[in-house]
Amino acid sequence: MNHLVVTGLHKSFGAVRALDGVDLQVAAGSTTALLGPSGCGKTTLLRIIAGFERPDAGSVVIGGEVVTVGGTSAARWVPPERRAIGYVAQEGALFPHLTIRQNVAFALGRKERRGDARITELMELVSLDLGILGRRPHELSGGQQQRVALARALATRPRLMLLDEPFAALDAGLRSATRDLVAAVLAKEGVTTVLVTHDQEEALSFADQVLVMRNGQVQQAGAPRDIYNGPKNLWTAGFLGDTVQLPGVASGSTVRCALGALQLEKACAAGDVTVMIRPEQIAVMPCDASHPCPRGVVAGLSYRGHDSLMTVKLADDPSLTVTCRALDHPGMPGVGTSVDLQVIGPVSAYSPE
Ligand SMILES: Nc1ncnc2c1ncn2[C@@H]1O[C@H](COP(=O)(O)OP(=O)(O)OP(=O)(O)O)[C@@H](O)[C@H]1O
Repeated sequence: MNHLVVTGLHKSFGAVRALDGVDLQVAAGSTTALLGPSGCGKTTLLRIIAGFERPDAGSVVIGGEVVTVGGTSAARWVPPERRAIGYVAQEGALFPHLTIRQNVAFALGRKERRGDARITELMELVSLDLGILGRRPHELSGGQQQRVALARALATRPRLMLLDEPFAALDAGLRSATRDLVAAVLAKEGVTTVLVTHDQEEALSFADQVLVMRNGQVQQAGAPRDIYNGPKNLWTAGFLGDTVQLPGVASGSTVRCALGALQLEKACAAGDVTVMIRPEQIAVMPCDASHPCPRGVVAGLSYRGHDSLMTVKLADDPSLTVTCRALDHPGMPGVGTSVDLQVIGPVSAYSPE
């Protein structure tokens, strides 16, 4: 059952159309990431769900209760403090002059008390040592502060958790560790969650559903694997990750291009298309004359730490190059080496617009 249902949201700020007919459904207990480039309307959508902003048109329903109806005629409005929502912002927004215990007690609506069972339970939930309860926020690391912010937001058992880029200010290592812990806590508590992020990896790893937004509209919504492997258009494909794009001709469930006849993820209209392949789908192998397959010459290597992006110029058509993701090891083919190429798994194809 959908716990959050957003229908037909429109919102303009003067001449800027921030939201242009946005629909969103979030299943109870699941996590949705709102992903898109800067200015696409993610924060405006989150703020309307929270009740910090009113839409020009459209509605928001949380747990079956209509909390927002936009427009002047049928307007309905439940103020933010009566929506039973937890909200964590980028910087956590803890009260700097209060101790951690006082910060959490404030959210619970009671005076601080040593040994408060609910505060102990919340600190344990977010894996924080009870020894920090007497400290003030500036005496904690950024990751610890975000965990306190989550504990505080969970204190009143919200029916919906809204996370507005809560990991953006953390450095890379702390960021993924904090993200994993927050995801585990939210799953354990079964809280329906909406996360705003402009980080593709974060959206794909954190959420059950990803909503890709552009210019105030939803480009595509779906499970992370589905949208990464089967993006609706080339813009979404490129926004979600690296792409290899080649001209091709589609027919039925296959497409023919410089890398051979390839299986399509989804059938598309027959004829000229642009084929989209993810670099990690292209396996690079030593040349083997007994296995005829597309061949190329390594033209460049770009070291990325965990792997390298290898540029290969195709032997049959040197005007075409493809990039492959290769595990970096001493035996990997160097620049100038001839290699065989094989595409693994289905690919996507798009007719000219
Ligand atoms: N209060 C406001 N007044 C005027 N314009 C606004 C206001 N809030 C948002 N906007 C504009 O609406 C558009 C959408 O903004 P929004 O903050 O929702 O985007 P975003 O996707 O969250 O961007 P970012 O990732 O940079 O935070 C932008 O063009 C922004 O400048």
